Amino acid sequence: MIDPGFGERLGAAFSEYGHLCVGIDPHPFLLKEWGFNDDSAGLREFSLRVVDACVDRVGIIKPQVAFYERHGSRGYEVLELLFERARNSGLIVIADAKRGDIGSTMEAYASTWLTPGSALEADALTVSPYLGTGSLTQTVNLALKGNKGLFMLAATSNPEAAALQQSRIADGPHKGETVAQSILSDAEQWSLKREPAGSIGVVLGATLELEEFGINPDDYPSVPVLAPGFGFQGARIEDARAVFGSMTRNLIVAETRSVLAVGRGGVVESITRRANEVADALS
Ligand SMILES: O=C(O)c1cc(=O)[nH]c(=O)n1[C@@H]1O[C@H](COP(=O)(O)O)[C@@H](O)[C@H]1O
Repeated sequence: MIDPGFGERLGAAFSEYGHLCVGIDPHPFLLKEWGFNDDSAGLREFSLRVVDACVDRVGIIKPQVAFYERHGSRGYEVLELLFERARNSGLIVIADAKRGDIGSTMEAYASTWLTPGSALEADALTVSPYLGTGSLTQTVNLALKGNKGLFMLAATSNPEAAALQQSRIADGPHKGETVAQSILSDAEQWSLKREPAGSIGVVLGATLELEEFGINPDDYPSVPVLAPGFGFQGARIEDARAVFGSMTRNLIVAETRSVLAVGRGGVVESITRRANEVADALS
C-alpha cells in the first residue's frame, strides 16, 4: 500500500475529527496546575496524559519542542516517547521546532524530524523562511519524499512581527508583495505543483488582520494553514470564517493553554468541548 501524502492525511483528519489541534506546551505553570513537578518525570506524565486525552477526540497535535529542550536529553527522551505513542495511535504530529538556517543545515534538521524511521519522526515540522524560502528547497524535497508536511512562518500571531512581515519586497520575482505574501505564494507553488499535493503549508496567526499583510485568503484555497492565536491569545473561533475565507477548509485551529489549563481531571472534557465548539463554528 502506498503511504498517503501529508495533505491527504490532513484532509482525512479534518473529515474524521474536525479542525482542532491540541498544542502540547508543558509550561512550568501547567505542570504545576496538573500536580506534576517541573522535571522530566513530570514532563513525561503530563505529555502522555495529554496524548491519551487526544486520541479519538482530535486528529492533530502540536508539541512545542522548546518546552522539552528545557529538560535536556531527558526532555528529548520524553519527546521521542510522545511522538511514538501519538503516531501509533493515529494522531498527526506537527513538531513545533521552528527551524531555519542555510540550506545544508536545514537538510540536517529536516532529516531529524521528517525522515521515516528516525527517533524524532513527526508528520510535519514548523520552519522559518526568514533566511529566504530558497533555503528551504532541500527541506521541501525531503519532506515530500517522506510524505511529510511543512508549515512555514508567514504572518505570525505576535504583534512584534508585523513590521518585518508586512514590509514590501523591492526586487525579484516577488517584487511589490509583502514578505508574508511572498511566503504564501511559494507555499502555494510547492503545494500545488509538487507531489504529494497540499503538503506545504504556512503559519498565519488567527489574531491578525490578514489584509494588513496584503493577504487575501481566498487567493490560496489549496494551502494548509496552521493557525495559532485562538483561545488564550484572544482570537475567537466564531470569527475564523470571516478571517480565513476559502482557507477555512484547510485550517488547523491550534490551541494550547485554553484547552490544557484545566488541570488533569478536566482535560478530556475540555478537549471534547472545544473540539465540538470548533466543529460548530466551522460547519
Ligand atoms: O508556529 C506556531 O505554532 C506559532 C506561531 C505563531 O505565530 N504564534 C504562536 O503562538 N505559535 C505557537 O503556538 C502556541 C501558542 O499556544 P497558546 O497561545 O497557548 O494556544 C505556542 O507553542 C507558540 O509557539
